[in-house]
Parts: sequence; C-alpha cells; structure tokens
Amino acid sequence: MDAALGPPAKMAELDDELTPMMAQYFELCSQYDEALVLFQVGDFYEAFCEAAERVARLCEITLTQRSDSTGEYAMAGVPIDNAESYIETLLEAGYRVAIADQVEDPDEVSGVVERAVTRVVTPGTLTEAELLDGADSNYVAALSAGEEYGLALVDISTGECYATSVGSETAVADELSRFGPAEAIVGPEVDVDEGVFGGGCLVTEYDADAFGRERAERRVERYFGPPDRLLAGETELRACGALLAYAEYTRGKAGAVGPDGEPVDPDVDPEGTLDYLNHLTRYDPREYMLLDAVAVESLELFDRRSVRGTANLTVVDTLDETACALGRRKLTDWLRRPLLDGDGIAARHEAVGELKRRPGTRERLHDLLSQVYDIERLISRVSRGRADARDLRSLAATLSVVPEIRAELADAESRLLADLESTLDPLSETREEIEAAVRSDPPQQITEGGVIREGYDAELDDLRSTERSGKQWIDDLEASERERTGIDSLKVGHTAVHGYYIEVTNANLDSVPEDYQRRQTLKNSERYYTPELKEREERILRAEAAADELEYDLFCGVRDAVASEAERVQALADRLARLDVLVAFGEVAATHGYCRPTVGADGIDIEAGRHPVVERAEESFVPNDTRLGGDDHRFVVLTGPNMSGKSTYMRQVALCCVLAQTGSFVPAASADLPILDRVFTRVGASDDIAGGRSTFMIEMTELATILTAATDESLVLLDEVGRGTSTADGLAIARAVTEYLHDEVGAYTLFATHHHDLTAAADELAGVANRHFETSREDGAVVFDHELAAGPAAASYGVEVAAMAGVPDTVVDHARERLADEPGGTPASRRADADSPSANGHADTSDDIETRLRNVDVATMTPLEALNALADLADRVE
Ligand SMILES: Nc1ncnc2c1ncn2[C@@H]1O[C@H](COP(=O)(O)OP(=O)(O)OP(=O)(O)O)[C@@H](O)[C@H]1O
Repeated sequence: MDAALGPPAKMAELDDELTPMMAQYFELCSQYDEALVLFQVGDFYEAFCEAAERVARLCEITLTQRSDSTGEYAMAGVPIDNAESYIETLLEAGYRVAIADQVEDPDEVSGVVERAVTRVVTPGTLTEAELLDGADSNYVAALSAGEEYGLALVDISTGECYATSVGSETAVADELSRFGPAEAIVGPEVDVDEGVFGGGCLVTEYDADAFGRERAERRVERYFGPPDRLLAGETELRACGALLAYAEYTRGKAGAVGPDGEPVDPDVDPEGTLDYLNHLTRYDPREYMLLDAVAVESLELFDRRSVRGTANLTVVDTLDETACALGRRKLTDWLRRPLLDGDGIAARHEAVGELKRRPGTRERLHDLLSQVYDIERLISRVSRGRADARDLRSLAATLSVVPEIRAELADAESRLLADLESTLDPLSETREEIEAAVRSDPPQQITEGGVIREGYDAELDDLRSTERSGKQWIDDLEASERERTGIDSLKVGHTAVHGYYIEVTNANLDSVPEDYQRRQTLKNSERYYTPELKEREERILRAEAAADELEYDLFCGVRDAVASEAERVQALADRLARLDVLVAFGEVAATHGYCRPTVGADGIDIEAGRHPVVERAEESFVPNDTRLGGDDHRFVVLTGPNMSGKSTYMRQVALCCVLAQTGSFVPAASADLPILDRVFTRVGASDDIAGGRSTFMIEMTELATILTAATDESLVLLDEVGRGTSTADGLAIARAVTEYLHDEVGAYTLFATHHHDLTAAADELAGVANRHFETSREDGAVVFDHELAAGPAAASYGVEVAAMAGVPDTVVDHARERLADEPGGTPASRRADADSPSANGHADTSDDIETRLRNVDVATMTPLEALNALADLADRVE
C-alpha cells in the first residue's frame, strides 16, 4: 500500500486526541483511501504527513510543518487558484486526487469548518477545461464479463453513455478503440490482456458489488429508466451499473463506493445523484462502421486540434447546422457510428435530398426546432423528482411545437420524414395537464408557492382567496384606523420578524385607542397590533403555509404524471433529434454544394471531391477525382512534395465515405461509394508534432492493427509509413505493407509516401497505381496547384523545395546536375547518415555541400530543423 494514500499512520496513533480539523482530514483520508486527499485550508489545498511529502516532491513545492497541541505534521500546500496544474502533475504520476473543499462559510461558523470531498479527479473523469486538454470527449469505460463481455462508457464532459456487448477479446479492443477511454474499470471476473484498453488507459479493478446485478439494476433504473427496455443483457447491465457507481464516486457523492468496495459514507444512499448524465445509447457494434480513436482523431471529426490553418473547425462543426441541443448530440452520435445498412443509409439520403430541395420547409423546421428544449435531460430530471416548475413549462413549450412540426411535414414524400410526421408524439394530454396546472412564468423554487395556476384546484383557490381577503383587509386597515383614531399619519406595515403592525408617531400617542397593544418601540414612534389584526395575520399565515404546501403536493402530482410518460417523451426527443440532424444535413448540402452519394457500389468513384473542412478555409479549393476499386486499382501510391495536398486528399476520400454512411450528402460533384466496414488511418509523424506522440513504436502499433484487422471492405489511409527509422528500413517496411495489403487484404488503400522507390510497386503489382500532386513553377517559384495527376511525382522536387526555401543557386544547380548524373538515382535512395566532411577540419567543397543537401530529408524534418539545416548550409557556402 502506498504510504501517501489512506489515513496517516501518525494520526492513527493519536486518534481521539487529534484537533477537530486534523480529525476531519484523517476521516476523509480514511474514506477516500484510493486517492490523494487535497484538503482546503483557507486559500490552499493542503496534504499532511506522507501525502505531504509525496505532493511536495512531485509538484516541486516546499514541504513545511504544521504544529498544534498534538504534535508536528509535515505539510505541503498548493494555492487553490492554480491548483489544476498541480492536480495534473499528480494525475500524471498515477494518482487519483480527492478534492476536499470547505463547504461552509468560515465567517458563519464558530469552530471548525465542515469539509467534504466535492470531486475525485481521475484521468477519465476530469471535467475542468484546463485538464481536458481541448479534447472533446473523455471516456471512462467499464468492462464486465459473463457469457459475453459487457461494455459501458460515459463521456464525463457531455454525459453521453453507451453500452454494448461483444463476444471476443478482439471485439472488446475494437469497441474500446472507438472511444479511446482515458480510464477503465473492470469487474473482478474480467480476464483480458491490458493491451485491449489501448495505451495510456488507467485500468483499475473495481468493486465486485458495484458490478453485482441487483445494484446495477437499481442504479441504471434511477438514471435511465427500466434497464430491460434499454439494455440487451446482464453483462451489459452490470457494466453500466459499475460505471455509474464509479462516476458517483468521482463526484465525491456521499455514500458512493470507492474502488476498494468500501462505501465512502455508508449512511447515505446516493444513487441517482449525477445530474449531468442524460442519455444511454445501447448499440450493436455489427451495425456500425468502426471508426477507432486513431481514425476519429486523424480525420479530425471532433477533435479541436486543428487541420493546418483552419484552427478550431472540425468535421462535426461543418455539419452542425442543428437547431437544438438534442440535434447536436444526435449529430455527434451519428458521426461516431456511421451505418452499415444500405437501406438505412439510403433512407437518410432520401430525406436529406427532400429537405435540400425545399428551402422553405427547411427554414421553417429549423425555426420550430430551435424552440425545442433539451427535453432528454429534462425528462431525466422529471423522472428523478428533481425537475422544477420551469422545467415542466419548458417541456410543455416543446410539446406545443410538435403539431406545427408535424404540419410542416404533412406532405413529406421521403420515408423517414413521413414516418416522423406520423410518429412525432405531441403528448397533448401531458401538455394540457402542465399548462392547466403550472403558471406560465413560475419561480425556480417549488416550495414557496406561485407555481400552480388559479382554477386548477378548488382547495388551493380557497386557501389563496382566504390569504388574499386577509391581505385586503389589512390593506384597508390603514384607512379605517386613520378614520377611527383621527391620526392622519398612522401607518400599517409589515416586517419579516415582527409581522404586521400599526405605527403611530410619538406626537400622536395620546390618540391611540385602548385595544392597541404595543409590539415595538422605535425612536420616534410606537408600533402596535390589535387582537383582530393578530388574528387576521395568523389566518393569513396559516392559509399561506397550507397553500404553499398544497401547491408543492399538486406540483409533485403533475411531475409524477409527467414522469409516467417518460418513455414517450424520450421517444419524442429521439425523433426530434433525428429530424434536426436531417434538416441540418439538408442545409449543409444546399449551402455548400454537397451531392447525394450512392452507396453499395463495389468501388470508390468520386468526381470533384473536396475536403469538407479545408474547403471552408481555402479560398480556391481544388477538387479532385478518386477512383479506387471497381474496374480500377484498389491501391494508390500517392507522391508529391510536402504541402502539395496529399494528406488533405486522402482525408477527403475517407470523409466522403464517412459522411455518406452517416446519412449526409458529400462534398463532391458525384460519388458512388461502397459501404466500408472500417476506416483505418496511419498518418505521418509530422502531422502530430503538437501531440508529441509520434514515435516509431506508435506508428508500428497502429500499422499492426491495420494489417491484422483490415478487410477488403475497409479503407486504409497510410500517410508515410516507416519515417521514424532509417530510409532503408522505412522503405522495406513500406514495400512489405503494400504487398500485404494488396495480396492478402485487398483493402481500398491510399498510401502517401516520400519513398519514391515505392512507386515501382505499380509496375509489379496489378492492383497498384501511382498518382501524384504536381507543382508548377511561376517566376522561378514553386507553386502548388493541388491537382491530382496520374503516375508518380517527378523525383527532383526535394531540390525544388530547397530552391524555394532560399538555398543558394550554386548549390541548387549543382544538386540538379548531380541528380541528373546519378544512375537511376532518386531522392529516396539517399542515405541520411553520411559522415560530416568538415568534422575533420577540412573546408567544405561543393561536393560536400551537395552531399549534405542530398542528406536533407525534408519530409521528416520539423520546420525548426529545416531552418537550422539551411542556415548551416548557407554558412558553409559562405
Ligand atoms: N485541393 C486543395 N485545394 C487547395 N488547397 C489545398 C488543397 N489540398 C491542400 N491544400 C492546402 O495545402 C496545405 C497542405 O496540404 P497537405 O497537408 O494535404 O499537404 P501534404 O502533401 O500532405 O504535405 P505533407 O507531406 O507535409 O504532409 C493544406 O493545409 C491546404 O491549405
């Protein structure tokens, strides 16, 4: 056991003698003994004893001492204001971090301030933006085993949950790769290789009870409704239950269960307390194209990391013309799981086509959908008894839009739209009930009245009328008392503490009648009440309290009635979300000139395809055709200089297929596409400099996945394979991969490479063709025209790029001569590790310079390395 975790031994010895604050710390460390506890003391989070030593060392902060009557304790603190960076350091060191905040205002309590763990930060459940590193999703997975494997995932940043079952360990790995979880919890019975979770995933064996069927059932029910309606089997259910238990634990919910299975506070039942969870999607992996985390990232579907020059725009952004939150979530979900069923895809296309043709309908539907609230989250609050009156009004407002949406769809021709028209459920009775019962602009509080409409309940109306007539009597009192007493300055007022009073200034005290009883003495006046006033006041108060209580009961009654329709509301939410996405697709197709693809062809045939993201940033995007498979080659080797557009082109081909299977139209003049089972990507190191992940090892691991899992229905994008090793090894690997994919797999493949020798494969392998990107020269400068052409690129572009970068003419000319002289010489046959001629003190000759220039492999250099190499060459020429 790590000494930095759990209750400090030194404190355990003292036990009862600890000061109240230290006793709190000790208690929290005992409860959260799987995490480092950071304990708020004023403006700092402190750790004590062994934990302090660990925190001080890892975060490089000073270790101090805290002394009190019981002794001295090592202490290390981080300022709360920038705690996140320290927490990140602790996470990187493999710790969970439990944040114990002061939950009372120190100014308002005497004695020690109450502290509670408000969150446990773990790699998969951190939610603070600083820690999320700009990524869009951060999944935690739970894996259970039985007859099959049950897998549940939650994205803590959005509350989206997924569940599925798969039959084999490989399938578990595939499904996990779809999400790339940062963290996974596994049931005790799970026996799989850690490799299935992917690199960088923190895997923890979690409490067996949380994986138990009954508890899981209860938890799932609380959050999402009856499990048998949602989930396919017991293993899936158990995974979901455990996942929810873990999510509760990380939110510091009292009563949740820690990884060791010990309830952190056994007295409280916390189930159903996570507000952010909103939807559970159960899916069957066989129905969807598999996009693993690597593909999702390199195609930039959701990731905020930018395509060059187009910061912040991602594929989902280009499609996101949705009008409501329901649609936005559905769009992400569709894009993450493109369909495999040709009919399903065609049905979406048909609907999108109809919407594309009818701009008026599209616009009106968009307007109506923008009035739709997030009824999915809302109904889950209703089911958990946490919805307020405003929530119910928002639901009613949404329901009142439904008939208008249906009317708009009344003459729809496409199957999906017609289906939506007939199945969008306006839940009229529910809406009428809410509108009859709940006021149109209710307060947030549901316990203080003002919620229920007049005329809804006779008893309530009675109570309110008693209250009102009482208040009216009091309102009239001032006038009548003035008349009775002759005191013109007499006032009737009310304070929260003393209630109603009659106020008489000191000058008029002589005229006070006998029945006035003194309530309060002020400097210039006296306040009185009369027995009748008191009695009226009590009656008002009784009526008010009874009315408030009755309103609350009535409200709960309405809320329960709505909750009993939760299933219908969820179905409605789902349909509205679908409609919103279809309308958005129609809008994108119409505004950006997307065409309707056909799917199910036996090859990829795209005319004038574009990259959906890059085309928005490039003023003059050059469209390109693609032919892969069918009567053409299935494998294309793509050459051309850096920045000529190879990566963009490969991605646009993949994105066309992904968008088509998602149901969207595609950025092209025409597209005949197959149905792909999976898109694989292995993109070059230089494309991921920012992520700092590009090691040869990662490259080879990804390659291994592709070679073992790709089928003849997969699309494989290879952007330079074997860069991270010597040229000879790189080429050998690239060549072997080409042959394997060509001979054994038959996948649709685009292989961009700077290994010019690879272009020879086209001569030897029947299914391989060469394509390249041209550059042209204008006024001596190289211009990228981004136009794809047949055949391999000219071999000398490395020298052209050197010229463009400003390498002196003598050097460039010499390089050209050498290149021309070299028998069969191509840039790829250069060796990168020649000895430096000037290392032995000799001056550089032109030949030496040229050798150096030849050794420059522009394709693998970072911009900084290129600049340095250039400066070095220029120096030598000088
Ligand atoms: N078809 C096109 N039309 C217009 N501009 C394009 C096109 N394709 C690419 N570009 C522009 O050229 C830039 C470089 O493209 P890309 O990254 O695809 O080149 P590359 O050949 O893959 O380079 P590298 O070998 O360095 O990876 C893109 O950022 C984009 O701005």
